[in-house]
Amino acid sequence: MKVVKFGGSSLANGEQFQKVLNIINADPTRKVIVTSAPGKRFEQDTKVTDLLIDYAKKTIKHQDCAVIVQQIWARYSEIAQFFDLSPDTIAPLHQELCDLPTISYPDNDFLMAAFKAHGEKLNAQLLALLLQQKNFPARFLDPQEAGFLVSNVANDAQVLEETYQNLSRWRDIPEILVVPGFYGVTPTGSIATFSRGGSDITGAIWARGTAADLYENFTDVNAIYAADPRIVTKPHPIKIMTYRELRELSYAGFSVFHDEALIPAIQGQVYINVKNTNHPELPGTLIVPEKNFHPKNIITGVASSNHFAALYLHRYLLNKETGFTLKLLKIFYQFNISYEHMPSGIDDLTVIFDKRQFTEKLRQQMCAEIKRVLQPDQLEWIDDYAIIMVVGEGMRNKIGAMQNITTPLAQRHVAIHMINQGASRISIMLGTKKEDAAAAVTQIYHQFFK
Ligand SMILES: Nc1ncnc2c1ncn2[C@@H]1O[C@H](COP(=O)(O)OP(=O)(O)O)[C@@H](O)[C@H]1O
Ligand SMILES: N[C@@H](CC(=O)OP(=O)(O)O)C(=O)O
Repeated sequence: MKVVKFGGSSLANGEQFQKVLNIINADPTRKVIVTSAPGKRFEQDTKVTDLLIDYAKKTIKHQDCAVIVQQIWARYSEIAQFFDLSPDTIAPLHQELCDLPTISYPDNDFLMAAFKAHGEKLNAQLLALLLQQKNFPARFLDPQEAGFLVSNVANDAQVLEETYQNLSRWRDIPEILVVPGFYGVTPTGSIATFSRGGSDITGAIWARGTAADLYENFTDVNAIYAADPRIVTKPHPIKIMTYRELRELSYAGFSVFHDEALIPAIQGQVYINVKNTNHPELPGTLIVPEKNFHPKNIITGVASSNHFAALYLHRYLLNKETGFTLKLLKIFYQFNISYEHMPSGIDDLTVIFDKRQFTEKLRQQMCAEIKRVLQPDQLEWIDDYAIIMVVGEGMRNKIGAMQNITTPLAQRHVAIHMINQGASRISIMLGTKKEDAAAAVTQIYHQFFK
C-alpha cells in the first residue's frame, strides 16, 4: 500500500482537486491520503494557512472576523461548487470554521495552532466528501481518532513514539483514509502543528506507521531539481537521490520537501517518490537509502538559505581557555535558543543560528549577556548571512571537489565567509553575504552541470 500526500498547490482549486481524484482513482494501492490546506492558485495568491493565521490574530485582538472568515470560506466553497456539492453537505465545515473563536484553548499559542490546523482539517473533510460523492469507499479520519499524538509544543510539535503503534492499526482497513496533514493532538487533547510546510512530515509519519511500500509526495514540479528552479533556469531533474542528500538540501533551502520529514521515512526505510500532480505520468524523483546507492554525478544538488544569522566572537587565546564554549552554550540554553553550527579558529568562534527564533529584543538581550559573561574583544552580529550547501554522495571519494566549488565563486568575486565540511563528506557548507547567494548557487550549479 502507498501513503500519498498532496501539497497545497495540488489542492488549490477545483481543477487541481480533479487531478487529485484522478490520481487516487488510477491506483487502488493509494490507501492513505494526506492533505495540505489549499495553497496558492497564482503567484500573488495567499495560502489558506496564512489567512487562518490572520483569523487567529484578529480573534486574539477581539477584532471583527467576518471578512476574513468569508475569504477563507470562499476557497472551500469554490472547490465544492466546482463539483456541484450541495451547500447542505458542506454546511458543517462552514460551521466548524465559524466556531473556532468560541472554543477554549490552553493559551493563545494553542489557539493559533488550532486555527492553522483547520486549513488541512477542512480540506481533508472536503476531499473525503468528494470521494464519497464519486462512490469511492473513503472516509475522513481525525488525528484524535487515529492516535496521531504529538508533543506539547503548540506550533512546532514533534511526533510521539507511540503514534507509530497507533497508526499501524489502520494499515489493513478496506477504506481509503483521508487524513489532514500538518498537525496532531497532544496527550491532553489539544491540537498542535508541526512547523510550516509540515504536511510532508505527517505523510512520512503515516508511511512509517503503516509500513507503507511507498510514500508518494505530490507537488507542482516534475522532480526535485539540482538547484531551486526559481534561481537557476531549467535545472537538471534528479532521478534518484539518498535520504541524507535530500535532508541536507531541504535543510538548506529546497523547500519542495520538509527536512524533518526525512526522519520517519529513514526510520521506517520507506522509499519516497516526489511527483507532479500536473504530470503524474512522469517518474519524478525517488529518494532511497544510502545502501547500494551508486552516485552518477559528483554533486547531486546545491541549495541556499537566507534565514540564518551569525554571531562572531573574538578573544585572544580562546583555544587555551577552558569553559568558554560551555558558558556560551549555557547562555543559549537560558534564552531557549538552538544553534546550527559553530566553526572556530584559535582566537575566534562563529555561531550560526536560524534567525527566525529571534525578536530584535531577544537578540539584544542575548548579546548583552554574552558581553557581560564572556567579555569578548569583539562581538559582531552578522545578519546579512546566507548558507550555501553543496551536497552529493559522489563527493565522498572525489579529490578536488572543493576546488571546483571555490574556483567559480572566485571568478565571480563572491567572498566566502565560512566553509564547513561534515564528517560524512557528502556536503560542504559555505557562508556568503545574502546578496551573493543566488550567484553562488548559479556558479556552482554550472560548474558541475555544464
Ligand atoms: N530543488 C528544487 N526542486 C524543485 N522545486 C523546488 C526546489 N527548490 C525549491 N523548490 C520549490 O518548491 C516548490 C514546491 O514546494 P511547495 O510549494 O511546498 O509545494 P506544495 O504546495 O506541493 O507543498 C516548487 O514550486 C519550487 O518552486
Ligand atoms: N499548510 C501548511 C502545511 C503544509 O505542508 O503546506 P504545503 O504542503 O502547502 O507546503 C503550510 O502552509 O505551512
